[in-house]
Amino acid sequence: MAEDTIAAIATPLGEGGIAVIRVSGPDAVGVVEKAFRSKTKLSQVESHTVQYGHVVNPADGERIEEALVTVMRGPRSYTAEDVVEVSCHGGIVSVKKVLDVLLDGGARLAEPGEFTKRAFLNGRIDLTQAEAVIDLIRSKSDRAFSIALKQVDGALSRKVKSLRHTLVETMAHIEVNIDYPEHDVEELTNAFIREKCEFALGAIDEMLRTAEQGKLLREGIETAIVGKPNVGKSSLLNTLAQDNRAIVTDIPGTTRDVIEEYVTVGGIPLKLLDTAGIRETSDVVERIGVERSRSAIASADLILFVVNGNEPLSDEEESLLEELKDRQTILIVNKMDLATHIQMDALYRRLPAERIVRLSAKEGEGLERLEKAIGALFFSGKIESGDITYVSNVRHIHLLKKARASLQEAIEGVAALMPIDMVQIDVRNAWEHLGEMIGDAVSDSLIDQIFSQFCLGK
Ligand SMILES: Nc1nc2c(c(=O)[nH]1)N(C=O)[C@@H](CNc1ccc(C(=O)N[C@@H](CCC(=O)O)C(=O)O)cc1)CN2
Ligand SMILES: Nc1nc2c(ncn2[C@@H]2O[C@H](COP(=O)(O)OP(=O)(O)OP(=O)(O)O)[C@@H](O)[C@H]2O)c(=O)[nH]1
Ligand SMILES: [Mg+2]
Repeated sequence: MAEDTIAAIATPLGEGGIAVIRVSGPDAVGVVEKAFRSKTKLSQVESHTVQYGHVVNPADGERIEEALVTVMRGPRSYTAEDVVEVSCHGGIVSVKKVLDVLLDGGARLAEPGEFTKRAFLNGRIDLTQAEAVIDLIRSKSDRAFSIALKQVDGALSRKVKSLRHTLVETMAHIEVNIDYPEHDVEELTNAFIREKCEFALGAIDEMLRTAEQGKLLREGIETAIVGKPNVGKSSLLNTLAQDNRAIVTDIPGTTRDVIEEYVTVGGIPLKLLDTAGIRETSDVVERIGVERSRSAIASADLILFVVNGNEPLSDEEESLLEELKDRQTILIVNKMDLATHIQMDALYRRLPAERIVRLSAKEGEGLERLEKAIGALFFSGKIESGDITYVSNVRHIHLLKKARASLQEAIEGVAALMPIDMVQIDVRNAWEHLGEMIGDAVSDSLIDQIFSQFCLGK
């Protein structure tokens, strides 16, 4: 347990209805009590109760703020230490004054993430849960949020712990064999190790399979809307965002720069990039825009190639289609509310039907077909929900791959009848890599690095 008591403003700085200052540590109650006047002294109140009162300057009793104070005694608290929260009126001056009086009273200003770090160091949560707290704060879609919430709740930890348990059993079995080496036991042991390692390997493979999807669901699929001018790219962005985010006019070359917007289409988060219409142009500004469209295409996970169904495909569009058809591209035949003058059958010969979507961005028609097409392209038609635990953190993916490689070596070692203590080393390595995921025996510098990504007061 930490010896000092920390304090920080836990809510965003600026004007707001209420602001919260959080204090944690062995002297949390004492520090706040010195500067708080209420009917019942804080040291006498029951845990998890709220008191009304005033924050005062302890030197002269002068009132600084009206506040509500919550006392949560450790170990049943966010940090597992005594935690006291002061809710005051949400203004910059008020919050600063209250924090100052608490710092004068013996608290130290917390570092970013220090509350959550203490929850980890005190064993209330493990590293995957702490990391999920950052994901929770940063999530930009419902889906990303619920993945993170599940991880905060310990779903991933439980999986990793159960795999480690399997490996510990395996190591125990090997240990017995090293101590009492008899031939018949050895054969049995080999079969046992093999089975356990293969089981663990399969489970890791399954977790890694969710990794790519997890990343997309968490960060959003980077989606470039491209096409020649005036086909309705900005209209599509606006329709999907349900907002007039981008300027729409009937003048070709309206959009000059890349416009970004986060949207959710059928539960899938997209980071949409509306781009300048691609064409040869002598306008300097527009030409830079076209270059940016090109680089958006290069880095996108998904390309929505928009054409106008009301006119035939131009030569430029023909060649763009050729260029994009081997990428993750969906061809959007827009303006279906108007007469069709594009050659649909020619398009169907060039792209599979599930990658061609007819819609009207203006009328908002056909959007559910786009949802389906995106779902099919990225999640084989179904986004798994419910039971599945998505692994989406690069640190976790890296460690799972290392654990996988060690298990592979153990299995090969068994097959090659390697000395059993050599196999033991591989199994132990796998166990250690998995341990690093949940924060068993990780270095202080890694811990500092992880928690420094947090906001102040978290
Ligand atoms: N005011 C306030 N709101 C908040 C938080 C907070 O710290 N303060 N949280 C923080 O980010 C989140 C809630 N997270 C929390 C997680 C665990 C505990 C806690 O006290 N856990 C105890 C169990 C308490 C009980 O069961 O009664 C424990 O695990 O022992 C508190 C908050 C979101 N809202
Ligand atoms: N009838 C019809 N008109 C549309 C549709 N979508 C867009 N438009 C019209 O087409 C014109 C161009 O739309 P924009 O969304 O600005 O096209 P853009 O592709 O972003 O054009 P640039 O930014 O110039 O590259 C506007 O007049 C829109 O109202 C549609 O589905 N049906
Ligand atoms: Mg536009």
